[in-house]
Amino acid sequence: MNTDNIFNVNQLHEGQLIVHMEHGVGRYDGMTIIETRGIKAEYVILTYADNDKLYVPVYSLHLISNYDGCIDNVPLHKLGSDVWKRVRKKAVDKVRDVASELLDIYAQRTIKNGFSFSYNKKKYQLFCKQFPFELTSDQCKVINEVLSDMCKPIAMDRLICGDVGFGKTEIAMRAAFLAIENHKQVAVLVPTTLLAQQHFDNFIERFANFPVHIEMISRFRSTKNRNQVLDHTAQGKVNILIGTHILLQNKVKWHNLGLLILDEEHRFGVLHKEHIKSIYSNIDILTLTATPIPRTLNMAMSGIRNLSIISKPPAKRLRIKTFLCEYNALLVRKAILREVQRGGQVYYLYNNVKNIEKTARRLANLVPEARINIGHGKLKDRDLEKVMNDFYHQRFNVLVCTTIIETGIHIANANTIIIEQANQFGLAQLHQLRGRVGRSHHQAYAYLLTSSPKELLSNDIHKRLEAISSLEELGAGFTLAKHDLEIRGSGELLGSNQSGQMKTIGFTLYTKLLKNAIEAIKYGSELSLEKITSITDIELHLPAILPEEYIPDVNTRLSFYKRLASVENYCEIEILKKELISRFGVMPNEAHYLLMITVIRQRAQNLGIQRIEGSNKGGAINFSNNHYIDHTYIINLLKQEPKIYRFDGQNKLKFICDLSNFRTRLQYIADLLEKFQQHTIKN
Ligand SMILES: Nc1ncnc2c1ncn2[C@@H]1O[C@H](COP(=O)(O)OP(=O)(O)OP(=O)(O)O)[C@@H](O)[C@H]1O
Repeated sequence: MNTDNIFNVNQLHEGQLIVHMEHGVGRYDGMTIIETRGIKAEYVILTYADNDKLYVPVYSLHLISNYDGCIDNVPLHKLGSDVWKRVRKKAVDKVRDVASELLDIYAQRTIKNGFSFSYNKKKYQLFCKQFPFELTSDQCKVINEVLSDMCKPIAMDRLICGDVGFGKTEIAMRAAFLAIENHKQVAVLVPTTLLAQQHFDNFIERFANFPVHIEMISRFRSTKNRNQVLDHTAQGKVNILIGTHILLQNKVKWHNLGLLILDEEHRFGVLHKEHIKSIYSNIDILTLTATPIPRTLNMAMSGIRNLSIISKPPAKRLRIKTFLCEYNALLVRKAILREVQRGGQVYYLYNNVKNIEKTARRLANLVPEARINIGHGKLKDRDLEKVMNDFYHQRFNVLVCTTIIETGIHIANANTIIIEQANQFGLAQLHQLRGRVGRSHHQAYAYLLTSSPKELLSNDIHKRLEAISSLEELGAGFTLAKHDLEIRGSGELLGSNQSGQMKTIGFTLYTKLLKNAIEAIKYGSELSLEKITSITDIELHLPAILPEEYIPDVNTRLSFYKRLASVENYCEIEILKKELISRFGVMPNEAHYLLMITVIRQRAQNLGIQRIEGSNKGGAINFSNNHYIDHTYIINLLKQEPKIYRFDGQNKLKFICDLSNFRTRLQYIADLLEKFQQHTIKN
């Protein structure tokens, strides 16, 4: 998964903090074009301590990333000082430890053989036909990934990231069906009683035409009922058991558990998750989340955990219109009236149980046309269950509630949510709350209210609320996870001692180093910073740039430069070329040269070439000590063409020929690299 898409550098604004792999934390101050001996080149300007400037050539943008370390007023590093190198070294040492820890977890699960499920296509198709909607392409893809994991003899540990309302539940249903078909029991673990009740209703409805015994245990059920359910579960009479943290208690015994579905993972603590891993270490685990926490994202991005993404909403889904403003009675009345008059329902979120009755009365006076009721976690179990049931069956249309509705609650007819004191909530929480509406094809509305302008103006709160109201587009869960990280602190990455490192070098760079560390350990080599930072230096004395006349917007140019600097193969360059042509038309020569140099750099890097020079009368190639080109081939080249090639010292091959035409110069070097490519000694 290309993490740049999530934390890419092209969403930069001047003054934003950047971290450069070699020089540390600086400030992005735009881009500039510098002309040297008639040749234009574009640079990113970074400002460091004492207002020192660093001009980063656009082909080295893979060395810079957002600084999202979440330390306010972090000092800029001083160019040339070794402070950054010490900080980076400490982080790299820690990253190595974390990488081996992650790989241990991964290895343990890989070693522990899991059950290999087999599926009866006819019965499975029968189950699929009962789904009332057409699956989105993402849902199809993710379902196939899950089923294929379950059919492997390795314990599945897959994370499904899909924004609120994007249809994650159906994926869980199909996985559950396959497990039951294989005579395995299914545990569905959810964070709240309401969600347990909702999942219970959903599963009962979804499996109505199949002989499946489904039960739920939560505080909504009597002790007698709970004990009876646990007995039946231990005897294997229950196929699917849905519950809250109660499922993690030792008194829960299974006859033949095969699949654990963990819904809204971000609502469980680290201890819960470690406990789950210790109890269920070799069964298949399917985790669903809408707002992945950094640790989850991190594990997935470093390849430790299989990740599936549902990035597209179901058809006809409209983005939720979000309004951020001060509390205003008239606005509240209008919002509620509009919803109830179109036959819809409203969540009115007031997260203070002590005064919630008073608030409900205030609303009843404000909107006498509405039928209002109250729901919160302090109600007696059966009262809360009745309130939610009545709301679901539209016996009233305004639910004044606390955050108990936060995760997963699905009432398709509720399409307005009004949140008082919105400034009290985190981003992920606001996103989850907002996701309670707009779960069908109706236009939904979210009002984030604060009680006074001062709250609205406080920097952190304002950023948070701005982030959520600006991110109306569907699928914003990932972005918010990052915003939450930036605004509310480094969060739990891999335990508190790691978040310290993340703060000093930034989450993006930390993740990049971690990914490299894991690759290195997997392939038995060392995490080498040299490998990450080294880049073949190419000086061909020709213009390689995206001219302003071609792409006027500086951020768009930056985005393309960054993507070019991060390409990993020739196909990616071709894709970028097609995108440039389709968006901006025929490429000018300078852009052609830029792409050709990128190809040359990519090839040279893979061959272990340190530097390539080219000019009107020829050029030179500097090999690194451990380059991959067959020495015999190079010697033969010198023998066959003594007028063109000669060695200049131990590692420098010079070539003399007429390269005054830019295209000829580029093609000559590309051809020479192609010949080297055919004569490598890579083992
Ligand atoms: N392909 C689809 N087309 C139309 N509607 C769908 C589709 N898939 C699911 N839905 C419906 O969308 C609504 C939300 O689905 P679901 O509850 O699975 O979302 P979710 O991803 O679990 O959301 P949350 O993260 O809030 O729990 C449900 O009514 C579901 O039936």
